[in-house]
Parts: sequence; C-alpha cells; structure tokens
Amino acid sequence: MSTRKPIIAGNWKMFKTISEAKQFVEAVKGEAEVDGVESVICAPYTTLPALVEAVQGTSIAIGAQNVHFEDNGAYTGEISGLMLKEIGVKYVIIGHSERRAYFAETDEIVNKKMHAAFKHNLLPIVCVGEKLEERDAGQTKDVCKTQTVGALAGLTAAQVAETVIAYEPIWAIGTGKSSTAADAQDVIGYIRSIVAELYDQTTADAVRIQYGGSVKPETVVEYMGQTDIDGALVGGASLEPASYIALVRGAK
Ligand SMILES: O=C[C@H](O)COP(=O)(O)O
Repeated sequence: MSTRKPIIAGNWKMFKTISEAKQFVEAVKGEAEVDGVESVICAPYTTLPALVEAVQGTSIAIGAQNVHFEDNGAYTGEISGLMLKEIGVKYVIIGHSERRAYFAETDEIVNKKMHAAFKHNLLPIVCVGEKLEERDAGQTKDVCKTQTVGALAGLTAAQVAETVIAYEPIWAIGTGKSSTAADAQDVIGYIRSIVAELYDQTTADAVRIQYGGSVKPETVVEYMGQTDIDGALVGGASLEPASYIALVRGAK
C-alpha cells in the first residue's frame, strides 16, 4: 500500500490581489486542513509574503508558480529561488503548460529550474502533459516521457523522491473537459514506470504524481481512488474557498 501523502495544490494563476488572498486564507483556515492530506496554495508573487504570514499556525503550505534558474542577474521581471526562499514559500510550480506555451519554456529550461528549486530547498511541482493533437496522434505517453526525462535530468534519487509531478493534459486545462480517471491513471502509472526506469522502484514509489485539468470537488474523489494518482493540481476550482475546502476534503 502506498505511503504517499495526497497533495491538493491550488494554482491561482494570475488571480487575486493581496487583500483577496488574505480573505481566502481566513475563509479556509481550519477547513482546508485535513489530517493526512497536504494542502498547498500556489499564488501570484505579489501575494506570497502576506500568504506565508497568513498561514502561520496552519498546515497549509504556500507555493510560487514559477522561478528563474539563476539566483540573480539582468533578467528583468524575473524572481529567483533565492528570493522565494527568503519569503518562506515551500513549493514552486515549474513548467506549467501555460509557461511552456506563452513564455517559451523548453524541457531544458524546466530542468534548470528544477535544479534551482532544489538548490534553495524549494519543492518543485513539475508539470507534464500532451496537447490535443498529440493525444489524437497517439503520442500522449511519448510526450510525457520526454518531458519527464527532461525535467528530472541530473537530479538525485533523493530529490526525485521529493518531487511532485503534475500530469496535466493541455486540452483539459480550463476547458471543463477532463481526462477520465482511468485514462489519467493509465498515463500517471506510465510516468511512475519511467521514474522507476530512470532511478529505481523505491524512488518511483515515493514520487507523488497529481492529475490536473478541470478537476472539481465532484470529481476529485474518483481520481484519488486510482492507484497511482496522489492528488490534484487545480486551477479554476481552487479560487473559491468553499470549492477549495471541498477539494482538500475530497482527497482524504
Ligand atoms: O494548474 C492547474 C491547471 O492548469 C488546471 O487548471 P483548471 O483546473 O482550471 O483546468
């Protein structure tokens, strides 16, 4: 039986001001905290210091949505792992498909960011997943393999064991269309087998793999019922306190 702790991570994307973020934490404190489930809010940079302060004394963790791979330098508009660590965030999303699509992040950049995260003791939630045309062409597993191998390159087994991988089919993000639990299990089980090939079975058994793509409180239970699915990375349904609370409770 798996000893992996389920993890629900809300990805707020570019939503919420500082005051809205604080109100959200007030509303979910004590409610989106369930024994045996990890609850993480990945929020815009501007809200992170206030959120880290607001969740003190709770079991809710805070994450960023991106990180630059250098510690500092002439990279206008960027934020480094060094800076995030100082704020006190625990997690960072790396390689989200929106970063790959709109900000030209390649597997190589994603990998550099993974190394930067570990350098600063931040835990990465690294996203992989296929486009609709790749799915239609039967390339889902090939794409996920390439992205997983690329993301993990050069990491130690101990680092991979601490990594969270989010399988997010791009056609399911924000569309209301989602992968069936069985299809998500099939791909996520495959991703775990890739980790076993690259490292060993112990590491593969330790790495947590989430499903993401139009997850709702009503559907999270079905995903969580699958052998290899350890949680969810949730966009839209993580923005309202009641919905977020239901997601965390549904992951138990
Ligand atoms: O990071 C979260 C994913 O992009 C999923 O977003 P969604 O739940 O709004 O489909």
